[in-house]
Amino acid sequence: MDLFSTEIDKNQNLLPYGGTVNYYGKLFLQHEANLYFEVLWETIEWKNDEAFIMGKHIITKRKVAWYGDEDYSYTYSRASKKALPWTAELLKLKKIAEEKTGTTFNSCLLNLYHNGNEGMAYHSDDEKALAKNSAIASMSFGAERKFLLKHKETKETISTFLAHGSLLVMAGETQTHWLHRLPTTKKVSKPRINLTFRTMAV
Ligand SMILES: O=C(O)CCC(=O)C(=O)O
Ligand SMILES: [Fe+2]
Repeated sequence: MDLFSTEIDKNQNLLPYGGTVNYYGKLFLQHEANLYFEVLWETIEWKNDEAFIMGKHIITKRKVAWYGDEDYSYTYSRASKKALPWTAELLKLKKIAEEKTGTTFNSCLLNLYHNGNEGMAYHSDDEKALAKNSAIASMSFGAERKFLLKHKETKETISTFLAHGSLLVMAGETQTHWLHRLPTTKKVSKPRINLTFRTMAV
């Protein structure tokens, strides 16, 4: 190991215990990543997300979309959604995520954050509909944003940045023991698109 190297080690676990998170860094050249951002921005059926939180109907500023192998329905916070059929670009990106991780995915949840005013609060992706302990591959395009993980018991926090065209993978027991969030920030004025490839239990 070269201690002085600033290269990203995708085999390094960012978590000290209770799960596995690997950051693969940038998978694409700048112009390729720019192109994916543009195509996703234009072709995805973006919709404002709805949820019921403490009995209140909430419509988020962040936009979302859900794609998959079948029209899985997915319910959280009492709002249910149906998966749309894959687009050509999503299939390409899914294949890349599968090759990198050595696993397969059957759906993808996409998020569009218009700027740093939009984020996502602490949660874990441990819905019953997801295959237990299946890996989640998170691809990012656009503005670089900070990503935080917090252990449910010890409250230990791990922080990293998700670059344009990068891949982060959460695997093993990560969703059981850790929460994650995308904090809002005044420093970011540009949009970011995030894709999380998942495995629904079928
Ligand atoms: O935007 C991100 O990086 C996080 C998205 C996320 O956690 C989710 O969709 O469950
Ligand atoms: Fe998540």
